[in-house]
Amino acid sequence: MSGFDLSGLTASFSGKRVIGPLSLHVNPGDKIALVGKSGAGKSTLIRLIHERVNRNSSLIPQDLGLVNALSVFHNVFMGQLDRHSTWYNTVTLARPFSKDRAEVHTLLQSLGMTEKLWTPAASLSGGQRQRVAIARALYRNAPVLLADEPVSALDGPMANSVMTYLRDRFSTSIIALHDVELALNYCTRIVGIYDGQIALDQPSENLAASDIMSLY
Ligand SMILES: Nc1ncnc2c1ncn2[C@@H]1O[C@H](COP(=O)(O)OP(=O)(O)OP(=O)(O)O)[C@@H](O)[C@H]1O
Repeated sequence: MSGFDLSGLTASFSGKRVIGPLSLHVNPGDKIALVGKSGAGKSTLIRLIHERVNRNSSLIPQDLGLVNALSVFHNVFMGQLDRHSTWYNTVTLARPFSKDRAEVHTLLQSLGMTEKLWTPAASLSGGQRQRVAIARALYRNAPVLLADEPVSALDGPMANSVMTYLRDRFSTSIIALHDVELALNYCTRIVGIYDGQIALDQPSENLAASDIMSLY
């Protein structure tokens, strides 16, 4: 997918405008960090962007969107549900194909979670649940990653290794991040949100953490 233009993005709750109207031009290869204080509108903006680029994106929402009763395998497999027939998906629910088992296993290996392949999502820790949502996005393998605080429940080394992985696997990404150092280290462009508007839009290389702190 080449770059895309998003314009007229707005969102309101109970008549109160929380986003926009705003426009964002995303260049192919952009790795954008959305930063800003809690309540600024980052999650809402990720949701709005997802509505526009839906099928071309891999989404990691803040609430992760896992199905608790299903195994880790099946939650990851959901990343490609819309690419298979109903027949294929139904058979997979009962007896996954070996090709898919192998592919999901390899992804989980890179996230240190192979031993949980058949564990129901309900029995996982917060960090494990987050890694399942990450694996689902990787399995979907769409051209654009949209992620909302994707490593907030991971320890430092794991967070860094997952951010490296996401940076290498997705050519274009928009990631909401509270951690300013992660944003500067793993993203090429920083978009700061303040009161539902873009208050900062700069290449990461032009910024220091202190420049971003004015948004908080
Ligand atoms: N479902 C909802 N109903 C009512 N208000 C909402 C809803 N979702 C978000 N809001 C409001 O919209 C504003 C932006 O919220 P949003 O979750 O997008 O912020 P955020 O920057 O992602 O915050 P955080 O960093 O805490 O996740 C907030 O004032 C929030 O209270």
